[in-house]
Amino acid sequence: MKILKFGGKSLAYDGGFDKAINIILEKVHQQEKFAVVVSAIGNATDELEEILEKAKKNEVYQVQLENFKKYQQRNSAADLNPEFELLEKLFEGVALLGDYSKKIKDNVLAQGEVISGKVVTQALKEKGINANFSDTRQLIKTDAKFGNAQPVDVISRKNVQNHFATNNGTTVNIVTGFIASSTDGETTTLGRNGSNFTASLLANYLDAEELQSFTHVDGIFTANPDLVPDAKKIDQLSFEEANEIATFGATILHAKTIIPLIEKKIPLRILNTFNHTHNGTLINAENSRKGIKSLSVLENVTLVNLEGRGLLGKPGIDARIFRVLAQNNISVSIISQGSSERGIGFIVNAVDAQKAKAAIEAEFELDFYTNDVSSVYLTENVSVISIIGQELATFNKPYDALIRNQIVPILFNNTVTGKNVSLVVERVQLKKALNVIHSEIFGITKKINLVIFGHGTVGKTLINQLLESRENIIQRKGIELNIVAIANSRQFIFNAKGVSKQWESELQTSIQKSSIETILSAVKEQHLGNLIAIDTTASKDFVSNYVELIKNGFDLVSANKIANTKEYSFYKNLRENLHFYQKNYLYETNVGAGLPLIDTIRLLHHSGENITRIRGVFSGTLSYLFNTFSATDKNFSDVLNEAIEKGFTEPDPREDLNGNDVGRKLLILARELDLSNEFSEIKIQNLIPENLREGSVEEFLNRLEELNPIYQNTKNNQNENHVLRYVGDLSGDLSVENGANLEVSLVSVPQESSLGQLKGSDSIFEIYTESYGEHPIVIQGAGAGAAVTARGVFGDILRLAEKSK
Ligand SMILES: Nc1ncnc2c1ncn2[C@@H]1O[C@H](COP(=O)(O)OP(=O)(O)O)[C@@H](O)[C@H]1O
Ligand SMILES: N[C@@H](CC(=O)OP(=O)(O)O)C(=O)O
Repeated sequence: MKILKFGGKSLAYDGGFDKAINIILEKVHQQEKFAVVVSAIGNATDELEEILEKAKKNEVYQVQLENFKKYQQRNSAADLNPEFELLEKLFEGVALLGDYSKKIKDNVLAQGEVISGKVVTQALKEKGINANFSDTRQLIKTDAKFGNAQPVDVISRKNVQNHFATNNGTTVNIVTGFIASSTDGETTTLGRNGSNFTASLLANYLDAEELQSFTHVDGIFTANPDLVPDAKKIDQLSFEEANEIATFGATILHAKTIIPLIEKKIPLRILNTFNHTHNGTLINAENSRKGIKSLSVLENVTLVNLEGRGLLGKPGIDARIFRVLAQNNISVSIISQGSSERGIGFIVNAVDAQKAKAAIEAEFELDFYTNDVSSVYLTENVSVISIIGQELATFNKPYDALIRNQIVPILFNNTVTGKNVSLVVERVQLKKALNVIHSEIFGITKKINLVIFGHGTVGKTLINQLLESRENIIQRKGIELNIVAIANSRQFIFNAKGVSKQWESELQTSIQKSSIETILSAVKEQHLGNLIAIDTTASKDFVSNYVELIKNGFDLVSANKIANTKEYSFYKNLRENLHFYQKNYLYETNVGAGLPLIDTIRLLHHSGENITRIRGVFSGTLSYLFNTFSATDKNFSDVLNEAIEKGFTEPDPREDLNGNDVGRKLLILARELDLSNEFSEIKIQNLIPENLREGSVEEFLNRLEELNPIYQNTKNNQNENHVLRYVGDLSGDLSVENGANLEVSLVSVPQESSLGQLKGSDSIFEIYTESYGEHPIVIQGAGAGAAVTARGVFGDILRLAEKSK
């Protein structure tokens, strides 16, 4: 025969109850032989516990009790009056006394299962099934440890076997889970969530072929699916593996449930009442799968810390702690010694924390006098995450991932078997920590969460590139680039699962006000990790948020040059914060758009190669202007107008012609070489004559011809076979402070030189180094344009994503 067990949610009236009844009916029609173990309907046990507490405190509990009765009875014809009357009497008594014993509590809670058994039996009878209500208080005998009673196997086995021998044939026994009675006949319970235990005891006593536990999830997952949305269902587990998961706190399974099953090798199948054709998780003796991993959580725990110099190397301290706590009925889930051995920390259930502290203080009283122990204190609101199947040798990966996401475990230890690692984190960080570890261990795809600031030409192109290549990158690299937010200076949109292709219209109508605080709180609320903030604005103000973003766990990618060209103190402070919070900041597109320039310079510099000079045409706009002007007989103003028409210039072309943009790029390169120059130190040749620098754009555009004689003259005064190029030049002694010379100017170069051969709107960078001597490394190509810049930003994002893989 089989044993079926239905959990509380599977019997709740919001959909579960009818499904459970149908599953039973289906099995009867298929002529299966089975017994059904039921938990209390819905949240009955929790509610009874709450009412009991209210009665004890003399608070009004009657309304809640009436609601409880109404819900439990619903439209069942079962006679529940005896249970309801008993509950009323018990609560009245507790209210009168202002207290209750564990024995009373067991009697109260037990009514939930009795009610459930009666209601299910009645429902089946109405469907023509020969159902028989079986109260386990008559069958399972326990010791008198109320609240967590231990079965006395010999008597219980006989009782159960006798009961099933008489109630056999077509009878479907509906058995109460969780409850039993002491040898004196007092009602006891097997501990919270104890119905599974009842079911496995029955399976053992009756030599069942299988235990099927119906719950409301598809099986056992790699982590609690309520906390980790990406958790994956595990198809099969060995008893030993299941036992590990259960021991470390997965609420779906309790350690003691497994033991009676192991003894007789009875398979346990976890199934979903709401999706019962699904194959669920099978737990059996098969050990086929090696190295299964899963995450378990103990949510409400407290860390007890014991400190003192006398703990140093003294034997027997742990033993004393364990003994005194055992005497007080407090179980310890983790114990860990500080590296200096001056401190010992251990984890107890939050409800036991004060009692544990008092017990430890009493035990170590003498050691206080001798100053061997200096303090005992509690760290509350912590949780334990256990990684089952995690070897300590490879723990560095999940550990690094936690640190990258600014979660510093308060304590960690590995179990004796060396196959499980547990760590203690602050409870507020639990969900994030779990998801970070889970994605590190199981993430076939690693999710990177992106917040994009600015959606101008570069931002918009980037967002669309990201959305278009999302699937491709998942397939190729196993990285999911998930845009969770897009913001402009007024509003933002947020979706933890990723913004849609309609992001533009959604952003336009969004009522979420944009500010760094609102965006950070949206991110925090969803416990997101692996965060990258991307600045595609050209905003002077926005860069002041960089440090805040870093502090909140973001890596940064920026197409905005401002942060790298503001005063050196800002630049330095940003780097210090990056270092302190172990965050990265990439800005490859700051110079040369998508060209791999900054990365190359950084690599050379960090590998000790002495860079002696960097020279080149840094602006695509000015490249086009002088390449064309030098190669043709056109007027300067005509070439400039062509550049304006092609959209190569800023709306006000003076922003290109004044040379500041080239100056900024030069400064960024200089600072890459650890030079601490300021923008004001750059000698910049402004290409706009003084009399045209003021005034409106229109005015300027109307007077472009005034530029012709100046540049025609410069062109004519060159040596033969020479051309004009607007060049940024970092020279001098770059190895000493204040030794660098930063200059931006219009120069005449031989046509056959690499600068002279430049065409179209390409940029070119010559990097001179000691080893390469006279022959510079040359990087050349399209150095401007929204598409290449967006690709460059994309490259930075991928680089960071791969780094955290
Ligand atoms: N690794 C895990 N896999 C699946 N569920 C888990 C896991 N860890 C914890 N759970 C939790 O266990 C719950 C199911 O157990 P429980 O509430 O006791 O069910 P029932 O009421 O059916 O006995 C799920 O809702 C889920 O939140
Ligand atoms: N009703 C009891 C026993 C039990 O096992 O319930 P569930 O199967 O719903 O976890 C409790 O809530 O503790």
